[in-house]
Amino acid sequence: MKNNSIAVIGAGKWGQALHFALSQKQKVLITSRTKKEIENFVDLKTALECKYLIIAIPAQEIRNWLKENFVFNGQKILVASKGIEASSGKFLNEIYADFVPKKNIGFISGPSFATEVKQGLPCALVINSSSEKLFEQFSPFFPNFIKTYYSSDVIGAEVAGAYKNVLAIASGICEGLNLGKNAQASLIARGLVEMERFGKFFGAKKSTFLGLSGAGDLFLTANSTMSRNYRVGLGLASNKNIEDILKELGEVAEGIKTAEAIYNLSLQHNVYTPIANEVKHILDGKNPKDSLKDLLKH
Ligand SMILES: NC(=O)c1ccc[n+]([C@@H]2O[C@H](COP(=O)([O-])OP(=O)(O)OC[C@H]3O[C@@H](n4cnc5c(N)ncnc54)[C@H](O)[C@@H]3O)[C@@H](O)[C@H]2O)c1
Ligand SMILES: O=P(O)(O)OC[C@H](O)CO
Repeated sequence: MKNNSIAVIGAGKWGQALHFALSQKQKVLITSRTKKEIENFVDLKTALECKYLIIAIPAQEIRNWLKENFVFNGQKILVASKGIEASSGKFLNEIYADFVPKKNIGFISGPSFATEVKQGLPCALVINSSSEKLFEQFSPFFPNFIKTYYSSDVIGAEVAGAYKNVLAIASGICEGLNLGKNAQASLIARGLVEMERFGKFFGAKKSTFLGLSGAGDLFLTANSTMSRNYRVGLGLASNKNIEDILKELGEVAEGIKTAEAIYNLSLQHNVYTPIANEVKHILDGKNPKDSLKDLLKH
């Protein structure tokens, strides 16, 4: 394993943006299931031989991908995905724990549209890990237009990054139904309270929800058509079915499966998650206007 060798696994929108950003300072390899015309594209075996890995594949695919492809040989890993596994209700750090020791893994969070990162626009990200050393090792790889912060609140960052995708769907629905800016601000603010309540149940710190990982990423995603999840919400508000919305999108919208995961976890643990629950019901076919009535009930 060569010192400082680094690879991105997953060449979707976020994987390519991170590859672009980190390539400003050193050579960075990249790999994906299908070969792509990107500089320094390599096969998976070569990528797995690197000392540092950034894994940017959708949350629902991670367990199988790890089972089928991953061999741990001491690599340091940054997980770039945001979501909760719907089939099990497991957080990504729990899934990775079966394959990678805790001190070798970190999770990226914070407001970061791939399109803007790929243009070299400034942004701030958090590297969340039980090991501050891991943060210190990864941080120098990032270019000068990305500021990195450290947090040990892995579960807080994970809940925030996953939950905001569900709230972005809700916010897109709000916009699509022309409910007004008062309604949208109320939804986002109550959404923040809701995600903090949910996170607290699983041991997250309140401060995480007030910073980049929580409010930062929520305000970004729930206010912009650059968000895939927000666009899913717009589609649902105009009565499109989810298959057509996804076909049009052509990329992953993690909030769909994460809504299901949060719904099931909230039932199991009796945590109050009204907005996420309504998103789940709308995805299952409930009329968004009926959801609105239910959310407004005293
Ligand atoms: N796009 C963004 O702005 C952004 C920013 C931050 C975090 N994220 C997160 O990063 C993750 C990836 O998002 P994206 O924007 O790159 O999505 P994308 O749809 O653009 O790309 C997903 C990539 O994963 C690969 N993939 C899918 N299934 C796979 C499997 N079974 N095995 C291996 N590879 C597989 C696809 O080939 C594709 O390269 C998501 O969890 C997303 O929430 C995205
Ligand atoms: O396009 P979205 O909705 O997947 O959001 C992308 C990022 O998570 C924003 O930080």
